[in-house]
Amino acid sequence: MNEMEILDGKKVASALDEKMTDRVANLKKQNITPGLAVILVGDNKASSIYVRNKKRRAEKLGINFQLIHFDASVTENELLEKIDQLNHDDSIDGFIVQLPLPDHIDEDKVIDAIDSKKDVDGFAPNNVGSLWIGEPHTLPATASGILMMLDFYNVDLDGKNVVIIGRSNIVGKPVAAMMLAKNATVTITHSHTKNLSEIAKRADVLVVAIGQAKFVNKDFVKDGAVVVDVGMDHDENGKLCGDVDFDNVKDTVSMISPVPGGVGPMTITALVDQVITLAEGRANG
Ligand SMILES: Nc1nc2c(c(=O)[nH]1)N[C@@H](CN(C=O)c1ccc(C(=O)N[C@@H](CCC(=O)O)C(=O)O)cc1)CN2
Repeated sequence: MNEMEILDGKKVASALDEKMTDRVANLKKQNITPGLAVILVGDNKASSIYVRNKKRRAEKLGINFQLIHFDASVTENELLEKIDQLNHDDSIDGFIVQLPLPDHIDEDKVIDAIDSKKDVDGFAPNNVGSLWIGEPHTLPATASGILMMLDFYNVDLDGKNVVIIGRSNIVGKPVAAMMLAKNATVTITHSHTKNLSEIAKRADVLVVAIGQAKFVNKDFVKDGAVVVDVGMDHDENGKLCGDVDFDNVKDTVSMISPVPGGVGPMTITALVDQVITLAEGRANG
């Protein structure tokens, strides 16, 4: 049996908070306060909680936080107008539109309208392209948070076999690009992949982001593998769980991120880190 280590996102987040607080203090000495805005549309309960957590975290670090909260009935044009204002607001280093959006709003159009220089979600096509050519400007927060967490635990990706289950623009694809840049050998798998468990079982590092509760069990996991669970699902009792059956794989893995308390807290860390980096860019002209 392996000695298993938990990839503790809360612990990493609070360790990194110290450094970020210092960076903000340095900026303030130069009369620069990092600014983050979040556009929230409607009253989706989970989104409201995530935005509240972003606000708390940003303010704790000394970042100026602006919440723009629209009713669910906001028109696409009203939203685009607000985005245009934020694109031109010099006090805002970066902003995001909290997803999901109501059905009557075209998500792609909204993301396209965000100035890629201020796109701290890293979702704008320019930023996606820059990431894939190895010259990233901003990075999707969840993917970036995963790499920050692996780095904290000294997981070296160079030459490792990484298998990613899930090909979303928010997680699977950016994680692949970022791990490729760290010289990993990356395989992206998805719902049409044949012999999925066989491929997953070759992974030194397995990243699971498919949105199906407890989908991955020990048939998918090589002995000693590092498993990163990006799922946010609910089990048969309505309890929050991940895409990985934690209890089933815990004696097989060398490291695993739990849900909750793994990747989730790192998402906000990566977002605020990126806002501070943009403000540092502003300070350096
Ligand atoms: N514009 C964006 N919208 C959304 C993103 C995003 O990165 N950009 N990601 C998700 C939501 N999200 C941040 O926005 C997020 C999700 C989960 C967590 C988190 O800390 N999860 C906890 C569990 C929380 C719970 O108990 O419900 C954990 O895993 O420990 C943070 C941020 C969709 N929208």
